[in-house]
Amino acid sequence: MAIGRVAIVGLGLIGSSVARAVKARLPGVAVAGYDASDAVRVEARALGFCDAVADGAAAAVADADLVVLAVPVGRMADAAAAIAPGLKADAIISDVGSSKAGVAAALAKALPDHAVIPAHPVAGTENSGPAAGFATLFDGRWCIVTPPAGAPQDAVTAVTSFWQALGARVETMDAAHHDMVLAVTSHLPHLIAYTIVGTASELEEVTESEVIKYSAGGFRDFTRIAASDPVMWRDVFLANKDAVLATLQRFNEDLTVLQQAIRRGDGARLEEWFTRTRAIRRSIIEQGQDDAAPDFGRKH
Ligand SMILES: NC(=O)C1=CN([C@@H]2O[C@H](COP(=O)(O)OP(=O)(O)OC[C@H]3O[C@@H](n4cnc5c(N)ncnc54)[C@H](O)[C@@H]3O)[C@@H](O)[C@H]2O)C=CC1
Ligand SMILES: O=C(O)C(=O)Cc1ccc(O)cc1
Repeated sequence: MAIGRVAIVGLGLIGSSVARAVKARLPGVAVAGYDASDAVRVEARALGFCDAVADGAAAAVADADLVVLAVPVGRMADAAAAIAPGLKADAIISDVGSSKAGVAAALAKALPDHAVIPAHPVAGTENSGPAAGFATLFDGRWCIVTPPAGAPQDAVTAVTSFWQALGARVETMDAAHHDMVLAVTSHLPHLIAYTIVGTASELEEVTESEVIKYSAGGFRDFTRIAASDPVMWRDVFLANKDAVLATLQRFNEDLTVLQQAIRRGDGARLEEWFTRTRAIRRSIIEQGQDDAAPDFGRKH
């Protein structure tokens, strides 16, 4: 199925990056956009990464072959309901949400007569809004496509080809499996960062120490993650509640093991643990998947 017109709903970091990447990589494809925020629509028009920015969701998706919903996961159902009256019968609907099972169910419910092929580009930064996006965001990064059972194969192929054209490597998996994997690799790390930065700032108030002023590199990395969008991450934790809570349970148990080793002076246990985690980091770098490249997230 050839995609000649794409509509993007939600023109923040990810929506605007998709639009920019389409313009850069698929120059023949027309891009229409819509955002619920008046200010974002004004900014998007000024930045010019869409061919047209509509004032309504249904108007934006008219004639689109592919619609990409790029709103917070808690807003996907509203966004799907708003585009429904404007969709072509054969339009494919996708999204970029960070959690998938709940979003897939909401989209299928709102758009029962359309091919809905959810996706998650595992690429982003701590920034948000239309000015934060950039065309190369998806280069060499994974995009996980989670087709529901019985999804039309031509629509799955179209979404896969779309993300590959934007530079991503595509993997297909079940939505529930996606949510378990991402709970470990993305959602829990964000929760830990939000926790540690909050704890450090409270400690600073209590002790009047200079925790933040003299923070070492590790803490600075956490502050970058903890600067991520509050609304987006509120929605991710509410949407992926079960997988996050299961992962958090395991994390708490492991933290208790380390706590015990420190209290007991069990240096061998600590060293063995840290040696294992160092090997994991090295194998990630060897596979060429080092997200901590020096300029990652600082391109704009
Ligand atoms: N920030 C990141 O690094 C990544 C985010 N994602 C996912 O991408 C989606 C978008 O996130 P960002 O672009 O980072 O957020 P953002 O905050 O930069 O942009 C979201 C935009 O959606 C708009 N919006 C909210 N409700 C709407 C509605 N009903 N209709 C139309 N527009 C609406 C907002 O006004 C805002 O401009 C989220 O689902 C998030 O989980 C996926 C990968 C990475
Ligand atoms: O900025 C970072 O380090 C990220 O982890 C970005 C990110 C945030 C959410 C996603 O669903 C995928 C990637």
